[in-house]
This record gives sequence, structure tokens and C-alpha cells, in this order.
Amino acid sequence: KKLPPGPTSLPLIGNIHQLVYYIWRERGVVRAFTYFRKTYGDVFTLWFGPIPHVSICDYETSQEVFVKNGNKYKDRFLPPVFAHVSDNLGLVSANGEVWAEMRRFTLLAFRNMGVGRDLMEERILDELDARCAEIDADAVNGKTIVHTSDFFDLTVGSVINNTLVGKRFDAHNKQEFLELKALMESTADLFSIFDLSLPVWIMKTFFPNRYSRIIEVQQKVLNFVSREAMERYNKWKSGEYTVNSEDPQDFVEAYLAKMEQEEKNGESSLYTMECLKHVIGDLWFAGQDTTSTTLVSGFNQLVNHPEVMEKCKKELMRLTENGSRPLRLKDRAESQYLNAVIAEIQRHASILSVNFWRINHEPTVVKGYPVDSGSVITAQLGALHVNNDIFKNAHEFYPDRFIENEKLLNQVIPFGIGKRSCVGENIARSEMYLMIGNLILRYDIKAHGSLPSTDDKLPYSAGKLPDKTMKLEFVRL
Ligand code: HEM
Repeated sequence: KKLPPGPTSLPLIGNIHQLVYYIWRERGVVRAFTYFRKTYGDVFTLWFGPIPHVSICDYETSQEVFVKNGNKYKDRFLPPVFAHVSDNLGLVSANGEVWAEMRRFTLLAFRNMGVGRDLMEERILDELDARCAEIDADAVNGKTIVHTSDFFDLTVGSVINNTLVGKRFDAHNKQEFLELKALMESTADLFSIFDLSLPVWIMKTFFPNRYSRIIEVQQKVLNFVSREAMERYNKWKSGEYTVNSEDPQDFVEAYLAKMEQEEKNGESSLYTMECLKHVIGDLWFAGQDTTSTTLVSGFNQLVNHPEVMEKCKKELMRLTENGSRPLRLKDRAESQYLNAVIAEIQRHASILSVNFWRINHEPTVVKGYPVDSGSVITAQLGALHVNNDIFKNAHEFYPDRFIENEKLLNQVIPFGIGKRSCVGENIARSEMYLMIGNLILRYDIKAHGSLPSTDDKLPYSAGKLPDKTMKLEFVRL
């Protein structure tokens, strides 16, 4: 096989033994990738059993491969059990026509719902106002103590739910959110490395109980997350509810409007309720924990760097005439320091230590190396964000690096790159800007008790996890 360089592989197991060894020696997955990058260059190959995985650890090559030649790398490479469970429906785990159609539709629906602009801004600010009212009501001697992770989980979950099915979570239906969150988390414990590598027929034949449990939990999650969409669909079919196709108020209404239109045209359609269940599940799953985790990781950094928060506050006070109005998305052009702080938060949070894989169906060339078809390829975002050649003293939390060199901002790509990059990027960027900015503007914020750790709590796994034990003290200004 023609492939970029990498450690010598063994038959059957490939480089798995070296990978395990270097993850252990370097004390983490991202550090092991950094070791391979330094040894073999920005593009290297690791064989996971019989399949070669090409990792790209620099921005320029990622841009060349996934943007300029993006059409060649559109398909996700999925563990067999994932492909089986998703049945090629939805967004994250679908490929081909279904994925392309659902992605196009989702981006259009988000745009029509005002994502990145005024309408979405209102939704986020309303949510934040409601949560801040709770903080203020709970204040004792002017101070409120809040569990950071619970706070952002609910705030972000509420924005997503409101966008998807038009319902926010508050004190009355918080239990519903907690149930959904617990269900989502139960799927994370469902798959071991072992399950991910087995062909489905082996699983069905030799581990039928495990197989049934995976299917059962997946169905339970999808049914729960899409229950309101199903209710509305049934009401629409029985004539109890009319779809507002001119101005859909949420994602489900936009989808039902599309179904109605396709039904009228009398063509066979990809827009089925089964597919909607998967799309909603994917948007919920990919959108809630990612954003909330980034915000928690960000506030862990901020309370450890009060001087950064102070500098932000000064900038935001100036932009909002001393806090007499909320910070808005239109302020982004003027808030260079807050923009730099968010970029530095995302660079450190960089939630995927191992990014999703794509498959190349035809022979290509990557950074001058020929790559045969059938390889698996990805931009390793975690390793890319700690590259000391690009981000000097990468381990330091130093937002000013982006003020000193604005071009560095482009090199931070936490939402991935190219055709399969994050569809929720604009929502997440709006949430982070408005939530971080307006909280700093409204409150003096400190850690309650000892300062949180800024280390990754799961360095040996595919995803990063910040210290989620921290509580924040809010004092209204
Ligand atoms: C800070 C928050 C977020 C981060 C860091 C993040 C990061 C990512 C990354 C790295 C990918 C994979 C890109 C690739 O394969 O190259 C992705 C995909 C995706 N994200 Fe996000 N995401 C965030 C928020 C959201 C939100 C708010 C939503 C939904 C509203 C969302 C929905 C999705 C979906 C559906 C995909 C799959 C896209 C596809 O396969 O075409 N994400 N995200």
C-alpha cells in the first residue's frame, strides 16, 4: 500500500501495540499523536488492525485535503455497529444521498430560523435572561453559588430544545431534561472498543444479549428525544394541527413543511419520520454536550486567569456603554479581546482528542504522499491545536497570542473542516459569544472554594473531559 510514513506495523494487529505503548508513555492520546507528528511529520499513518488510518496534524494540509478536495472525503468511516444502528439515517452517521439532503436541509432550516442573526440571538438572550433571573433570585447577601456544569448543561440544552421542538426547559420541566441527558449519557457507556471493532453478524451470533441491549437503548433514546415531533406529526395527520410552511417556528415545523411539500409533489421522499428521529437525535447529541463542555472548560480557565476576565470586562463595558445594554452579535467586529479569549478557550477545550474518520474511495495525494484507496483519513484537531510550532507555549492559556498574530485565529478549527464540518457551528459560536460575554458583563465571577483543574480528566480516551466539579460564585454588578 502507498501511504504516508508511520511506525512499522505487524500483521493482524498493525500498530495497535505501539499506539497503546505511546499513549501510556506520553500519558495521553493527544500527546501520543504529538509524538508521532514530531517523529514522522505532520501527516502519518497508523494501522488499526488491517485498516490504515492517516492522521493530518496541520491546518494547511487539512485545508488542502478537506476543503479544496473535499468531495473525495465526504463519507464517514463508521464502526460496523454504528452503521448498523443508524441505518444510514440522520446526519452524523449517514453517508451518500441521505446525508447530503439532510445536511442541506438542516443548514437551510437553521438559516431561515435566523441562526447567526437576530432571531437566534433573541432565543439565546431570552434563555440567558431567564437563567440569570434564577441566579439573582437565589442570591444570599448578593452572592449566588452555581454548579457550573449543571448551569451550562441546562442553558444549552434549553436553547437546542427550543430550536428543535420549540420548548425550553425551566424549573417546572427540568426533570424532563435530566431524563434526556441521562439517556444520552447511557449510550456513551454502551460501546466498548471491543463492540466497535466487531462485525455485526459476529455480535448477533455470539453476543446476542449485548447486541439487543445496544439496539434497545438506541431506540429508547431516539423515541424519547423525538416524542414531541411524533406527537405533532400525529396531530398534523389527524388535522388537529396546521403546519406554518411560510414561517416555521422550529426545526420540526420546517421538516413537516418539507414533508407536506414532497407529499403534494407525489414523489418518493427521503423525508420520513424515522429519518427525522435520527436527525433530531444527532442534533441533540452533537449539540448539547459539546457546547456545554466547552463553556465549562472555558470558565475553568477564566477563574484561573482573573486578569483575562478583567480585561474582557473592560472591553465589554466600553462596547455596551457601561453595561447599559446586553452584548449582541453585532459587537463581534469590535470585541477583539473577547474573540481572542473564545478562540483560546476552544483551542484548549478542543473536545475531540480523536476526530471522526473519513474514508477515501480513490487513490489520492496528501502533502506529497500518495495514499491508496480504502484508507481512513482525518484532521487530528486535538494534536493540531497543541502544535508548539504554531501556538508558542501551547499549554499556556494566553488569549493575547491572537491579538499579536490575528492569522492564528484561522488555525483554530474546533468545528472540523470541509464537507463534514459541524452544522451547528453558527449556533455554538452565537451561544458561546453571548453567554460568556454577557455573564462577564453582568457579574463578578469567581470559583467557589478551590480553583478547578484545567487538565483533561480523560487523557486516555477519544474525547476530552474538563473538571466538572467546579462551582461558581456570581455577584451581580
Ligand atoms: C462548541 C460546540 C461544538 C463543537 C466543538 C463541535 C464540533 C464538531 C466536530 C469536530 C464535528 C466533526 C467534524 C468532522 O467530522 O470533521 C462536528 C460535527 C457535527 N456537529 Fe458539532 N460541534 C459543536 C456544536 C454543535 C451544535 C450546537 C450542533 C447542533 C445544533 C452540532 C451538530 C453537529 C452535527 C449534526 C455534526 C455532523 C455533521 C455531518 O456529519 O455532516 N454541533 N461538530
